[in-house]
Amino acid sequence: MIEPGQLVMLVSPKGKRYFRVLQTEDVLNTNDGQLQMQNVVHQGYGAVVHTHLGRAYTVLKPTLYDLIKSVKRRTQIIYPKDIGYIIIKLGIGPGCRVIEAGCGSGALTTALAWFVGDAGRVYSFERRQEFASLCRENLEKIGLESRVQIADGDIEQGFGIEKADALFLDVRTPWEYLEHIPGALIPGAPVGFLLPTVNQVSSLLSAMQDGSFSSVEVLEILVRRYKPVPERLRPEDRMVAHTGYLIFARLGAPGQDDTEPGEFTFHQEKEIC
Ligand SMILES: C[S@@+](CC[C@H](N)C(=O)[O-])C[C@H]1O[C@@H](n2cnc3c(N)ncnc32)[C@H](O)[C@@H]1O
Repeated sequence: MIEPGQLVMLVSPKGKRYFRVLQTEDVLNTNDGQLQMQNVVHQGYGAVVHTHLGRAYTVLKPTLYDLIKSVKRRTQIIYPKDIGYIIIKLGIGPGCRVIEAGCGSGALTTALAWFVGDAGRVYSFERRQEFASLCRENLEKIGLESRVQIADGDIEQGFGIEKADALFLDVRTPWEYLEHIPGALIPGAPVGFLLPTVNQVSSLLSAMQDGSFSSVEVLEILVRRYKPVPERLRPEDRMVAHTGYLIFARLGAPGQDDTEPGEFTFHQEKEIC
């Protein structure tokens, strides 16, 4: 038995995934025929339910990874491997107020909304109306839209928000908007950026040398998948070699280090990952 209102993932015989916020009276129209949600409610997670044409669908509780993979995309999205680290570095959790731009298709927005919970808030900015609408649709499909406030607008005018807990920018020229960050966040808040090329990272680092940021970190995350064959365990032939560079820092945080303005503290701590 699954409580109505819960999000379920229905997997077709060919692996196609459908996401639904369960309503007992609903009917899902698929290429394999109609699925009565009433059956899904009664059968529960892990069960197999059948369409009126007799095709078997598996009922699963979706993970955040499933949701991000299913985001309908018309922009480049941030990958789960990067999102995981972003969430940890920005300290996103229940009750957080977090700012992001641009929301694009909404992959990162989905994760932020998932983690801030009902008590938190995601303030997403997107200058292209069609992407703002797409992001909204993607969130509505999985029932997370009430946690996100999407502004169809350019961040060149600032964020219009005060005392947020964290900020992430996934825009081409983030250095143009740094001046708006201090007024939008609590002192010492964590901030992050994703950029695809080293040239952009250099431009951002140069702009960050005004003393407003500390504890700057630049990294990239590589995931190497293995073929899960016990007797011939070896890496996949191909891998995603590059998605983007991640840049993290703390806003201001005076007194945390003895860094001269224009010079960053690079932590020499033993690596833990
Ligand atoms: C790569 S996409 C973001 C993808 C998104 N983070 C995700 O995970 O799905 C970059 C987006 O930033 C938007 N953008 C770029 N500059 C902007 C600005 N100054 N203000 C608001 N949005 C901006 C673009 O329109 C684009 O949709």
